Amino acid sequence: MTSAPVSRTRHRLRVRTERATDAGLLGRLPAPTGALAWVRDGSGLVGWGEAARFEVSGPDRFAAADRWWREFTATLEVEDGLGVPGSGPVAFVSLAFADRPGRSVLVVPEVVAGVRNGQAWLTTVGDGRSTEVRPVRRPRTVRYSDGELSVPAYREAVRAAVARMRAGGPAKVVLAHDLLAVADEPIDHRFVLEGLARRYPECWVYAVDGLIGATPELLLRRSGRVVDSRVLAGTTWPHDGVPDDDLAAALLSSAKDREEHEYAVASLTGALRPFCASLSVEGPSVLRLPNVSHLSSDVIGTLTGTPSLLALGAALHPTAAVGGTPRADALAVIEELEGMDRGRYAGPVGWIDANGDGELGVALRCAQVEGATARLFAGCGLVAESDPDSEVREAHAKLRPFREALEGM
Ligand SMILES: C=C(O[C@@H]1C=C(C(=O)O)C=C[C@H]1O)C(=O)O
Repeated sequence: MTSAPVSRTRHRLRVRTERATDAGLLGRLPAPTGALAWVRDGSGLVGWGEAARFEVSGPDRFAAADRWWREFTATLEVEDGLGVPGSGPVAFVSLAFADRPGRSVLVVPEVVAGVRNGQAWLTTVGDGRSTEVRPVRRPRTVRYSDGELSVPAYREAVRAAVARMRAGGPAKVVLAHDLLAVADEPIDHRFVLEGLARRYPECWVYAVDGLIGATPELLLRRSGRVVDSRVLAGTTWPHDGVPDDDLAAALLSSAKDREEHEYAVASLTGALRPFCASLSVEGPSVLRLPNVSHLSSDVIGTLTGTPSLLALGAALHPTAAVGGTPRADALAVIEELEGMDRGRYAGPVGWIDANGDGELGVALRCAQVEGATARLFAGCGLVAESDPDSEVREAHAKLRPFREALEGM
């Protein structure tokens, strides 16, 4: 199902980008909800207000979103003195993980603040109405309860998936579970975003239509003809008293983790190569975060043509980092054994501009926030050698960033 574009104005919208001083990004978000963000270590984009929105669901969601964005941007009157990726018209994007169910969203803010390579700008769409600035609030209490898939049910699903793989099923399957958090009052998106950004400067901190998180994984960035991606798969986490260097060395030499990683890199490069004149992979190395460490590979390519970022995303998603290998078999096992609606968790999240450039991360380490409730997600890649108890602990470690940000730890 494709919904009609919703635009709040009938006449030609005017978009204007001007240079600005770098006054920070997340700290400028004026309101507790409706935050739009894609920020890594002080650079990126934040937006607020809503000039237009497009919602879509189904297997055609990437193409429908791409089409809507082209048609929408063609109607705009743009004045952009900067001409860098992210200046001019921008839409924040968050696409559903699965073909069904799931709702994908594009939001065009009324105001965008951007910082790139030390250069700052402000973009206004329409009259860019000023919004009343409200103080950031922290929750006083947070209570947790089971989501659609409890921890015991998740352990059982992992056990069943591993049995399938040992019996000749898919080589890799990624299974996730959820956790509900309820605060004593509506959650202030900015409080969570700032907590995530403070603890995870290596991650892309994002917010689109209530999906809030800090992801270390980049599905794809397009800047003109250059594309790059950061593929993660294979994880360890702090174990009692084991020095970090020893954990990293064990991860690098773990055959199980390298196998998981190899599937993820192969799925990304296999889907991207047909679009590229050149493509190279660097890795794996170990990416260390406060809660977990991952095997990480950086992929960089040069495009032969000019497919938009959304068109490329359609070919890449879901990689074996969040789906599995072979893709269709793994998705069937996920649907059967996980059985929950992932919503936009593990889908592409980020932003696009009018030239088809932008950044799409993999929506990990996140929650869907609605009022006082947050639905947190975490998953793990499984291969035939995976151990259910260990995967439950890994998922627990991956839930930590959002929990700690929400609790203000
Ligand atoms: C699925 C998640 O993470 C993915 C799975 C990983 C793994 O299994 O080692 C590592 C990074 C991500 O690609 C998640 O964080 O929910």
